[in-house]
Amino acid sequence: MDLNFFCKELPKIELHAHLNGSLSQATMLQLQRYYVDAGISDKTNTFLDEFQIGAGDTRNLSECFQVFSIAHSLTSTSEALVMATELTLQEFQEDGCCYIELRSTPRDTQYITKKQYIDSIIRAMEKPSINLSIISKLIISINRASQLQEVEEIADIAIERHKIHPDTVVGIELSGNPAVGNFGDFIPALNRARQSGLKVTLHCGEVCNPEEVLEMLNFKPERIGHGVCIHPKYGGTEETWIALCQSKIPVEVCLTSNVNTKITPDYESHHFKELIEAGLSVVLCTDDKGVFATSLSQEYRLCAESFALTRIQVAKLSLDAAQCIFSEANIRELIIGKILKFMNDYTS
Ligand SMILES: CNc1ncnc2c1ncn2[C@@H]1O[C@H](COP(=O)(O)O)[C@@H](O)[C@H]1O
Ligand SMILES: [Zn+2]
Repeated sequence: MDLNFFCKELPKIELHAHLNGSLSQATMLQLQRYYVDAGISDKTNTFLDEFQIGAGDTRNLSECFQVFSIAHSLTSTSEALVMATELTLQEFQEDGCCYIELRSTPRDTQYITKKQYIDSIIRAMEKPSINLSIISKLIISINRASQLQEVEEIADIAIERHKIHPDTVVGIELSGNPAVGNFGDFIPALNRARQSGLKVTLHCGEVCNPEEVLEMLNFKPERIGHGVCIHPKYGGTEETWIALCQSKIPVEVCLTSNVNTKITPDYESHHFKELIEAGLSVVLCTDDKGVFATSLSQEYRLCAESFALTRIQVAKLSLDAAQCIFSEANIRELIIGKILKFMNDYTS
């Protein structure tokens, strides 16, 4: 079976995808049309072509945070958010993804409050207007640039919405420009969320900051995102690497995101190899498939090619990902069953 086809057909699990970073050009065009048709405001001046940061682009991680405002201008109403969520879920489904934990940062916009923002995404997940078979869950994001009052407000919303929709709102996470803010300031809010039953994932080690990495690993999040600057070879220290290996915290790995933002020079020298050799759980993810012009099946293919993986090793990555989901065991069993059936059909 052709590798491209294999990676697409393999039932996959996405655990690190930012809604606004995942909007494809097609989705953004549809959103633009919606704003014009609804006569809400003129969004035709949004420069969609500046949204993508592909291979060879000269923008680095810091500059990459500027492009999100383009997507944000297209997700400012409840209808637009429902549409953005449904279309994005559909794209993941068409790419062979059977389970997704989508994440997003609630914003007050000209039209809606943070609560309405979150409720729109929940509505799209629980009662989509289109036929969707993908299982979708929500992780509520806190941006590192937020003021503490806003952080507490978002934690409150996450706790409240988790109480009402425990099967949909499954986690809370910290993201945004890693050069901004101190992790310690977010611990009280994250602790409150955790005590209410939400799982925690943290963007960790996107830039060289060993003290923060240690602080984050000490917090014992259920997963971390990226984990680039943890191994001494990539900007970490012996201490950070040992701490990660001992913690056994699963890492959401975003190959193309790391290469396109130049945190990692090329695919072959990605720390994926060190993580696997250390026996850590690795979950291949897209991060921002719209910004980085990728897809989950492409991430699997790039990984297979860069590290000379067999088809069985590739399928095993998806099985390992299933062990790291925030949902209950019955859902885990369901998706593991799907992957095993695929592997069985492939090998027989
Ligand atoms: C490239 N690496 C990254 N590192 C850290 N945070 C990132 C990110 N990529 C995206 N985000 C976070 O996700 C937001 C967009 O989606 P939402 O508006 O939440 O749906 C960005 O504004 C940023 O806070
Ligand atoms: Zn991310």
